[in-house]
Amino acid sequence: MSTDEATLEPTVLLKVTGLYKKFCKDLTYNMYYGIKDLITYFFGLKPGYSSLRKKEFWALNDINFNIYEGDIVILAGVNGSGKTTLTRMLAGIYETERGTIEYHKKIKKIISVFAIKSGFNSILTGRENIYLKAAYYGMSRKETEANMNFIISFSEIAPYLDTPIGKYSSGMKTRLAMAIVLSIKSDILFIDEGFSFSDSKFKAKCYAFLKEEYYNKGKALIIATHRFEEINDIANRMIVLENGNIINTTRDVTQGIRDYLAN
Ligand SMILES: Nc1ncnc2c1ncn2[C@@H]1O[C@H](COP(=O)(O)OP(=O)(O)OP(=O)(O)O)[C@@H](O)[C@H]1O
Repeated sequence: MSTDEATLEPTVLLKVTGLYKKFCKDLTYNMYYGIKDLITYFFGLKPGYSSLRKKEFWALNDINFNIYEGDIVILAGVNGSGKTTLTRMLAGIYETERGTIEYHKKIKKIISVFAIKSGFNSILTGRENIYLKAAYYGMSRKETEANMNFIISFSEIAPYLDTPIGKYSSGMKTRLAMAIVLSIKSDILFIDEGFSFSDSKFKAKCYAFLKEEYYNKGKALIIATHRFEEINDIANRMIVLENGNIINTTRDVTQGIRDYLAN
């Protein structure tokens, strides 16, 4: 391969190697293992993560994949297949016990969105909630103020900005929440079953923005969803999970969705 060809390789933003996560199905056993593991840590040892104990199961079982610049990934799988667990591990919410998750050094900000409309306080106004929600995503007051015009104009809720959010319709809350998320310049954005759009014009605006921000600018967006028709137009990759295993990964998203729905 010539040097020119080599430079055409897209940069790996995220490399996942041999990732496992186990959970326990039984609360009593779970508490017992928790105490046992704590004692093990106390004596400076690490609990063994390579085998399953009674009532445990692999929620993620030897997961390996790369995320490249410009990837817009649908993370698919039936209920309980491991999408949320994987998203939480990638976002650093769950500790990595076995396997590695490596981010490229240019990755400075990662945002993970779980239940996009949660976290609003219904007695506070839209404007106050912008500060609240932005703080949840790690934004300072100054950064939020710098993004305020964008949030107001993107969400198109200016006339209601000083109205308590409890008076907003569900769609208005989605608009505001989405505008806050989109105002934050992250290098990788994870969305777990985030939103359902009732307004197709606003949906098209959001997807156009996501494509511009994450595909055209060489960042990455990973969306765990069951609503393929919503994201199909902008996604360029699909990863399918089943019982904690990756059973398909493809760049032919249309065919990937067809195969997924047929099986
Ligand atoms: N904290 C936990 N303790 C025990 N088991 C858990 C825990 N979190 C998830 N699980 C189990 O791990 C498996 C994977 O769950 P996960 O939430 O990742 O699935 P999912 O693909 O996101 O499902 P859905 O489409 O319903 O959101 C399921 O069997 C679930 O019951």
